[in-house]
Amino acid sequence: MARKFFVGGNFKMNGTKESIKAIIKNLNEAQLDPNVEVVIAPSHLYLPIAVDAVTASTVSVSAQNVYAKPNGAHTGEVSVSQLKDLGLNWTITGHSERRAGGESDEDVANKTKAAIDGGLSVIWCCGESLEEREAGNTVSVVEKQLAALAAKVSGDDWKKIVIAYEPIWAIGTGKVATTEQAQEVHAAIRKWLKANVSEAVADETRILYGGSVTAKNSKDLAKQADIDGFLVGGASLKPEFVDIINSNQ
Ligand SMILES: O=C(COP(=O)(O)O)NO
Repeated sequence: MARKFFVGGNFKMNGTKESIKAIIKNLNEAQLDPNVEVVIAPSHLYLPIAVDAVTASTVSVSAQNVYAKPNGAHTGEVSVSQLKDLGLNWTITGHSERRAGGESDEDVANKTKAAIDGGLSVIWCCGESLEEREAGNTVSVVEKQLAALAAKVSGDDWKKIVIAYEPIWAIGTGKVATTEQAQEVHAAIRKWLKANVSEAVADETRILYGGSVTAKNSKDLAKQADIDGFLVGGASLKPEFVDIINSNQ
C-alpha cells in the first residue's frame, strides 16, 4: 500500500521566539509537496508560538517528549493533557538523547501508550550505538526496543505510531547511514512488525530515517523501498528543510 511520506523536524534545544517564527514563516511561504505530512518539534517553551504561527495546511506541531503520568506532582515535566490543551496532536518519544539520559525501553513504551491513550500520535524513536553496530547487534537492539513497545501498544494504537530509526552514530555527526545501511534496518523493522504484530501494521506503518539527513542525501534515501520519510535534526533549522520535505518528488 502507498504510505504517505512523512518528514519531521526535531529542533531539539535550539532557537528563540524570533528564529522559530522565521523558520515557520519560511515553511508557510514555501511550495511544499502537498503529498508530504510535515511535523515540526520545537522546545516545549515555544509550542504555543509554533501552533499560532503555522498556517501551512500540511504542517503540524509536535512536542519533543512527554511524561507518562497524568497531571500532578511531577516538577518540570509536561503531560499529555497539557499538550492536548495547547492543541497539539503529536509528540516524539524515545529519542536517543533522552534514552541516553536514562529512559528505558519500557519507560519509552509506557509514555508512548499514555500519549496515544490521551489522543496524541507519536513519532517513536529507536536505533543502535556505534559499538552495537560494530558488534553486529544493530537489528537485535532495534528488535528489543520494538518488543518493549509492542508489549504496551496494540490494535489501533499502531495507527497512531510513526517509527523513526535513528542510528546514534549518525545523529549530529555528519556521518549519514548509507542507503543500504538504512534500507537494511528499515526492512528488518517492517519484517519484525509483520512477524510480531500483523501484516497490515507492517504495511501501513511509516518508518522514518534520522541521522545527518541533508538536502544532499535525502533524495537517494527517499528512493529506498522501506524509507517513508525522515526525522531531521540540524537541517530542520535551515532553509534546506524545504528541499528535504520535497525530496520524494
Ligand atoms: O536526532 C535527530 C537527527 O539529528 P541530525 O539530523 O542533526 O543528525 N533527529 O531526531
